Amino acid sequence: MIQLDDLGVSFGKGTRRFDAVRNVTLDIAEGEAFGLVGESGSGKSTVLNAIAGLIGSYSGAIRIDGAPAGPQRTGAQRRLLQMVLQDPYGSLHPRHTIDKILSEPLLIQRLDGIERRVEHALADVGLKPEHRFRFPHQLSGGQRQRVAIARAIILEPRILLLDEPTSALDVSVQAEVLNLLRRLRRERRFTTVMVSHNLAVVAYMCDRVAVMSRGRILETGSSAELAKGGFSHPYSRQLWNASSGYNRDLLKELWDDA
Ligand SMILES: Nc1ncnc2c1ncn2[C@@H]1O[C@H](COP(=O)(O)OP(=O)(O)OP(=O)(O)O)[C@@H](O)[C@H]1O
Repeated sequence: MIQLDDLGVSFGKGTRRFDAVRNVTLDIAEGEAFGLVGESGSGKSTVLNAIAGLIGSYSGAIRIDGAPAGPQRTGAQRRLLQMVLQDPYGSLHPRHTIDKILSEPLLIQRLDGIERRVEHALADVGLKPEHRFRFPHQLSGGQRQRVAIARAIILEPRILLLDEPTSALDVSVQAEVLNLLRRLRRERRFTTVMVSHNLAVVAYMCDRVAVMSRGRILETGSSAELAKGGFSHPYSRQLWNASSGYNRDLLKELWDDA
């Protein structure tokens, strides 16, 4: 269970200080898929980073399973929570092979059976054994994002944080990677919190959605409500309508693929 209680995050000092996140209160249940949607700069990634323990100074409370979260988390607690970012190229070491990229977190956590775990993780995300000794630049964008997902799940986390995990990919590749994430979630039953500006992606991937604007949550509801146009705030409807053409294309790809 992830609980945010009146979370606030500010950046800058003095007259340059501004509130990136204000009064965010949320309960995300064990096993739930939760989505945060909003335009660029609305504060979605800051909320995700705060849950990940990457924000040193905040007001309010962040609890995971009742325990305070933040930079003071232990290594074991950090292992339970993994993150996948938008740009797999930036987050994968360019001079490390895929084998090294996947082995490293296991070595840091002093886990045994590294060979077997790497093999399983590659197969789980649909990569072939021959990809194992390549470098990131020798893979396609979709394959690189599969490596980033493998690196996150290899530690068997209970919570997966996804920050725009497919927005750097072509539409057809997005569909493949989103379906992969859905399958993994079904099989492994982890809790996911996903950030996206794309309402189609969030409606497809998540059980429940919060719409953010200027650092605040405007409203929260189920994805089914969102897809039916059931959100009441004009800003939510505007977001939905603005991307509906793109949504239709992406949703078609997704359902064709599922
Ligand atoms: N480390 C930081 N220092 C200063 N300002 C920051 C920092 N991180 C985020 N911000 C600012 O906080 C605001 C919210 O940023 P955030 O990344 O959370 O938005 P977002 O909704 O995820 O946007 P995007 O979709 O573009 O990533 C923005 O105005 C951003 O410039």
